[in-house]
Amino acid sequence: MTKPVPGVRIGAKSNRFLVFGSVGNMAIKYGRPIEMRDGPRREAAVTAPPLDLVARPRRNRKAEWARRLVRENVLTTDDLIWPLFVADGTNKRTPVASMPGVDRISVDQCVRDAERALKLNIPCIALFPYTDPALRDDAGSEALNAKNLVCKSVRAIKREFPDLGVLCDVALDPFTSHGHDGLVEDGRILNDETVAVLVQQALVQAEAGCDIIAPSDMMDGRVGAIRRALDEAGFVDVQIMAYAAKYASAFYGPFRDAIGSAKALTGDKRTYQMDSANSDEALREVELDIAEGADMVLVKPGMPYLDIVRRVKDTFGMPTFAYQVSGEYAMIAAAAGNGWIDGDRAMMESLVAFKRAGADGVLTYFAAAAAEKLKQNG
Ligand SMILES: NCc1[nH]cc(CCC(=O)O)c1CC(=O)O
Ligand SMILES: [Mg+2]
Repeated sequence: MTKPVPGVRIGAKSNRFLVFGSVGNMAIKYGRPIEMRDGPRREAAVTAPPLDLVARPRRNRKAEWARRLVRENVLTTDDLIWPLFVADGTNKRTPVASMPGVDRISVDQCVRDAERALKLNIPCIALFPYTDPALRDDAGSEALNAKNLVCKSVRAIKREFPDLGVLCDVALDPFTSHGHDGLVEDGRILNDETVAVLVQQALVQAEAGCDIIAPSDMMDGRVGAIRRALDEAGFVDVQIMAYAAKYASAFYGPFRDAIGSAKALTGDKRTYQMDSANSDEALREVELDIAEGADMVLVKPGMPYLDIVRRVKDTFGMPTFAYQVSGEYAMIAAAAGNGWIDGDRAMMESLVAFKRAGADGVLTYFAAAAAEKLKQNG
């Protein structure tokens, strides 16, 4: 039995210690690499004839400074967009059970988190509402209320922190009694009729001061319709980040808990969100949204779709974003909370993976934690 080594902590809330193995009396500690040292080979416990190798890729990994020198991708706070869930009340934070570490927050707390984002140098936050179930209806009409939670939050944030970017999701699911992103008739999700409502929703959000309109509904033609309406209303500088390749995914589960649409949702979203088996189709979707006026495109979910991120970036060279969605967050947070993985390392590894895949930025519930970590590491 190996004795636990103090100071090697796994998982955010875990007090357990783990030793991965030992060589002689020297423990290999998780999280602290044993650096190679230059110099003549010491007499080793195990002997073997030297291999006749010209290339030894390990040379570039011999020490942290050497690894930093050849590192291809770097995550910075500039890459982060932080999604927040807004709810009614004052001075209120309610934990989302399926997203450990994430709260639903009242508008005043939203302003505090906006301040935290600004201090952490996070360029932009994204707002999602938990709408009072009494305000939800078939048509999602609360989406068009200029005093709804999202609009109130945008105004409050912009009043105090005009230099922080604010992104608003455009879709009806936080507002509909059936939990769908669009209008439903006879079990069908109506496309063009939904787009007409989404256009109004986008205008209401732009009017409140939103900087980036992000349609997440996957109706056909909504980007063009929203762009035209924004321009006609004088919002020529309001950007559009199109959820261009958004897949019908099981990984949205915790988000639907957070906005309270999980229980309401009847059926699934497979007639508008993409089939997870498809890749070429993502390029066609992205191409259309760019042609319709998208300034930035988004792939969602993130980690299971990194191949799509890469193809989109390589094909179009557009500002390309990925959404590390609620289920991805929940998996990492839950495993870390159980002490099964090192939460901080898994977080940073998952985020740099988006950069490696070609993403310019990531929407992630880890944004603040990752920014803290980046700050610590200076
Ligand atoms: N259109 C709503 C929307 N906007 C972002 C997400 C998911 C985000 C997440 O899971 O973190 C969803 C859920 C859905 O499409 O059902
Ligand atoms: Mg589309």
